[in-house]
Amino acid sequence: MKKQLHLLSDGKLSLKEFADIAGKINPFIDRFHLREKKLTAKEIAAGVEMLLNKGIPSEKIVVNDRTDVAWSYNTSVQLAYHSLSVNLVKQHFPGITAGCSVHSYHDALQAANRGADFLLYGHVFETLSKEGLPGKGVHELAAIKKMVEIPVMVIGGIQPDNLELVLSAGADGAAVMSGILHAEDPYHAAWCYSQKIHT
Ligand SMILES: Cc1nc(C(=O)O)sc1CCOP(=O)(O)O
Repeated sequence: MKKQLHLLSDGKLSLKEFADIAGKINPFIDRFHLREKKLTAKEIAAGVEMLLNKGIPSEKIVVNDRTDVAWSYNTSVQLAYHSLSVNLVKQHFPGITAGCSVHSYHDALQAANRGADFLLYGHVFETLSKEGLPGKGVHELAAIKKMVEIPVMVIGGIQPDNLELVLSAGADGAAVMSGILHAEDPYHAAWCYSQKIHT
C-alpha cells in the first residue's frame, strides 16, 4: 500500500480555519480527520461540508467517533476507546471504512480481529497535543506490524525528521496535528512531510 499522510483537526483551530488549510494542502494529504470532541453532530457535519466545498472528496475525509455523521456523508470513521465498537459499526453500517485508535499491542490485535480497516497507533513520541504521557517509541509498532495485515499509521509527536525512524519500523504512514496546523507555513510543512512519506 502507498504510505499515507493523515492530518487531524485539533479542536483549537475553528473548522473554517482547518478547512482553509486543508484546501491549500489537499495534494499532500491522504486523509483529513475531523477530531472535534466538543462539537455537536450538526457542527461536525458543517465541518464535513466545508471540506467538501474545498474540493476534498468524501473518500479522503474521516470523522472521529461520530459514525452517524460519517455514514451521512459517506466518509470514513475513526473510532476511539469511548466510541461504538468496531464490530458493531461494521455490522450496522455495512461498507463503512472504520479506523481504530489504539495504544497497545493487545488493543491493536483486538481492533484488527474485530474488523478495523486501519489503525492509528500512538503516541509514538511525546507530544504537546496530548500532554503528560511518555512516548512509546517504535518497539511495539514493529511487533504489531508482524501480527496485523491492515495499515498501521503512527501518531504523536511525528515530525519530518523522525519519519524515517517510524517508517523503517514498519509504519504505513503518519498522522499529524501540530506539525502542520501550527507550523509557521502549513503548506511548506505539509510538503516536507509528504516528501518523506510519498517519495
Ligand atoms: C490526537 C492524538 N492521538 C494520539 C494517540 O496517541 O492516540 S497522540 C495525538 C496528538 C497528535 O498530535 P501531534 O501531531 O501534534 O503530536
